[in-house]
Amino acid sequence: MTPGMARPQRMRVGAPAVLAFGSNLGDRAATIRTALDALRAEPGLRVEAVSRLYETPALKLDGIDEEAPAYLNAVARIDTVLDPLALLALVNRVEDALGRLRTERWGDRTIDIDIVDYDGIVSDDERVTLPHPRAHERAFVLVPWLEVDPEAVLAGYGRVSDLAAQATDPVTPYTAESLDADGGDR
Ligand SMILES: Nc1ncnc2c1ncn2[C@@H]1O[C@H](COP(=O)(O)OP(=O)(O)OP(=O)(O)O)[C@@H](O)[C@H]1O
Ligand SMILES: Nc1nc2c(c(=O)[nH]1)N=C(CO)CN2
Repeated sequence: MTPGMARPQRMRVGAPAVLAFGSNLGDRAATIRTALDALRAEPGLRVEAVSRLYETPALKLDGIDEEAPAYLNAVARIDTVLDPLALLALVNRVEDALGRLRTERWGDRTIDIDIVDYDGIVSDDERVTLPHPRAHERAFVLVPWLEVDPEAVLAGYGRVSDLAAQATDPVTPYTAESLDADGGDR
């Protein structure tokens, strides 16, 4: 770059969105990395930043279940030209390709990909509820989200840093580095 020239900013082409990944069956880290690679290969979105992996005890409908296999969780910030329903269809396709079975609600799974936020939109459409209706109380979403956006705000709930400070489910860093394509601890 010519000295004195400002570093070019990457142009935003679509809407900013936040995806949360969880896995508690099989090779959890490999599955989340494969899901990220599948999304990176998609023309309709760009993965901007990915958090570290965090290990978290399984949250079941009646509370934390220390007997169930623990999860790995991570969050990615993306930019996408897909609308929310098309983005959901895409993440569902990636889940299906990675062997996701849909049996029990909040049951053990090889991969779960949730749309946590899409451009701050608030919508109670049950096909795609925005923001994700339980993100505000889940440290396993809020803590990795803060890592990729320390100033993040959850539409309708406020600053993610405040929400993370109030969430009580335990999260422990599992990898030292982010899962960014050019960083990471592959
Ligand atoms: N923001 C969203 N992100 C992902 N799925 C959503 C969203 N809003 C609605 N859904 C719908 O919810 C359905 C059930 O989601 P899923 O099976 O992932 O639930 P879950 O992972 O068991 O629980 P949770 O939603 O609490 O994480 C999805 O198939 C999808 O159609
Ligand atoms: N620790 C943890 N628990 C969960 C998770 C998750 O991602 N991490 N996802 C769930 C349903 O989406 C239910 N319980």
